[in-house]
Order: sequence, then C-alpha cells, then structure tokens
Amino acid sequence: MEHEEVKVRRGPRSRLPIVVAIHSRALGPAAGGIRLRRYPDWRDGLADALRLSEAMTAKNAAAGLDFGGGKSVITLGPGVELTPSLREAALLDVGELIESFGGTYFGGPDVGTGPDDMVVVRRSTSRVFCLPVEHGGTGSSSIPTALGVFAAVRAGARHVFGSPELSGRTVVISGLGSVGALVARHVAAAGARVVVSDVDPVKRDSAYEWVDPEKALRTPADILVPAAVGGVLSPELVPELAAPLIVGPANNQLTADPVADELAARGIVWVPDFIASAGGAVYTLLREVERLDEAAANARVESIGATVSAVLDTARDKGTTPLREARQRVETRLTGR
Ligand SMILES: NC(=O)c1ccc[n+]([C@@H]2O[C@H](COP(=O)([O-])OP(=O)(O)OC[C@H]3O[C@@H](n4cnc5c(N)ncnc54)[C@H](O)[C@@H]3O)[C@@H](O)[C@H]2O)c1
Repeated sequence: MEHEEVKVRRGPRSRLPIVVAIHSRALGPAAGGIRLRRYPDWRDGLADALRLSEAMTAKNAAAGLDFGGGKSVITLGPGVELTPSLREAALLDVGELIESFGGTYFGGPDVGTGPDDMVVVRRSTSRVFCLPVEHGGTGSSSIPTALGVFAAVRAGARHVFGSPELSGRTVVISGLGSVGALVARHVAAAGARVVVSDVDPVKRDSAYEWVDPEKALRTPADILVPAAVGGVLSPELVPELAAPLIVGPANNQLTADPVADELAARGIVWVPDFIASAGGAVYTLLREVERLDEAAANARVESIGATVSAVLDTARDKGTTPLREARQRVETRLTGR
C-alpha cells in the first residue's frame, strides 16, 4: 500500500461503513472531497477512496498547493434507503472520523455531497472546506473549476493552433452539468462555436448547438471538453476521436494510462485532467484554509493556464506525453527530484 493512513469505521450514528484514505501529506495536510455513493460492497468504496485520494495528491501537487491527497467515502449498500435522517447521521459520522486526524486532513464536497452538507459535517469537525457563502465559505467550487478549465483550454489552443484565441473555433462540450454549463458560457463569450451534449435531455440549451451524447466524443471539432463522467477515453474510442485537442474537467478521463500514448500517437493533444480540473480545489483551499483574498486565489486558478503550457511544451520538446510530464512534475514536487 502506498497510502500513509487509511481508517475504516462503521459510523456510530448511521451504521454505514465510512472510509477516510490519506494518500500523502508530504506537502502539507491532505485535502479531498467526501463522496457519498451506493456501492455493491463497502470494499468497493474502500477501493474508490484509495484511488481517489492518490489522484488528489497529484491534483494538489501539480497545482502548486501545499496540500497532500486524501478522500472520504460514505458507502451506501444496495437497498439502503438514504433518508434525510440517515444522511445527517452519516455526515456527522464522517466529520467525527475527519476530526480524528487532528487537522492533517480536510474534507469538502464531492460526488453525492454539496456545500450545504458541509454545514452538517462542520458540527463534528472544523476541518471542512467549501461551505456555503452564508456560512462563511466560498460556496460551489464549479465557478473556479470552470475558470481553471477555460484557462487550460486557452493554453491548449495556444499550443495546438498557435493562438489562445477561440474565435471561430468549434468546441464540443460533453456534459452540461454545473461545470460544463459554465465552460460553455466562457468559450461562447470568447467567440467559439459551441456544441453541447448531455444524457439528460432537460439540459438541452437553445443557446448552443446540440449533439446526441453517443456521438459527442466523435464529433469533428477543434477542441473536445469532457465534462461529464470519468473513463470515457478508451483504446476503442481513440481511433474515432475527431478533435486535435482534448481538455476538460471530468476526473479520471482515461480508462488506463497507456491511452495517453495512443492519443499522442494519433497526434491528439490531451491535457491531463488532474491539471485542468484543479481550479475548484485551488480556489477553495486557498480562500478557506490559507485565507487568501479573492483576487489572489483567482490569479492562482488562472495560473493553471501557465502550468498547461509548461507541461505541453515540455512534452513536445522531450518527445514524451503530457501525462508523463505532468506526473514528473508531481514527482518532483513530492520528492524534490
Ligand atoms: N464541480 C467541480 O468543482 C469539479 C471539480 C473537479 C472535477 N470535476 C469533475 O467534472 C465533471 C463534471 O462535474 P459537475 O460538477 O459539472 O458534475 P454534474 O453532475 O453537475 O454534471 C455532470 C453532467 O454530465 C451529464 N452526463 C452524465 N453522463 C453523461 C454522458 N455519458 N454523456 C454526456 N453527459 C453525461 C449529467 O447528466 C450532468 O448534467 C465530473 O467528472 C466531476 O468529477 C468537478
């Protein structure tokens, strides 16, 4: 096991299995969201926590944050009904477990939880970020996440097309959720032709062209933005992709690392997701834990563009892939080598 510390506890109030995995605290206290999800078995939740906390180490390190990687998972078994009182009990339980790390791990929202849930978690621990504005926090992380993705899109465009300007470029966005919708607004304001897609037909927005979700990833475009779920870039899909630049917020976009080599072999530039999606973590941790002001935190979010440029340019100069370069940057920050 590469992780520093993992705790698994049956919540005393909820009776649900809860996992907190700390992958690394080499750069500072670990930080990473609290996932509340249904799993066939609690061990699947444990596996998720191990994988996700490792990804948080990479995200925080590559973003230049002095935070390590951690993740909490509240596992809901098949058939267990998530009533409001069970939800409250589970959030209090996870807060208590987070508190037991004595300030070496901070939790926030993730899949299945939001800023309002963090108000409940705070009743058990102060080591929680991304609270609603009326509770002294910075609210939804989607706004800074989208700002960081926009900076990454522009940097990617500069690398691939020789200019960061998006005017006249076609951008396909797969997933019009809270981040995807904001990215659509940014790129449209920058003059791009925006084509969007979502499995939920309610998300259809007349402001943009629409493409069916099963076709979105194969639609000819200048830039493809995966903004829905992970595991979408597979060996089967790579030969059918029709955009020279792929950059978006969805976590864990590759089905496996070797897909990065296949993308590079096809001449497709892929910006590693753990770099492009870091805006929310950067903003909320710097504002709520390190107490930076809004302008300074936003400047750090926008510096994701400079990181993307450095990774893509170095990969091209050295003949490696953006994924290898990004991982090398993480390694250098963690070990100083
Ligand atoms: N919200 C953040 O601050 C943040 C930060 C970092 C990473 N991310 C990642 O970015 C992605 C989007 O996050 P979000 O907060 O916007 O989530 P969200 O749940 O608000 O939106 C996801 C959208 O994708 C759609 N979708 C699901 N499967 C799809 C498919 N196969 N094809 C097309 N659309 C599909 C959903 O209907 C939904 O509208 C997620 O992978 C998330 O983990 C989000």
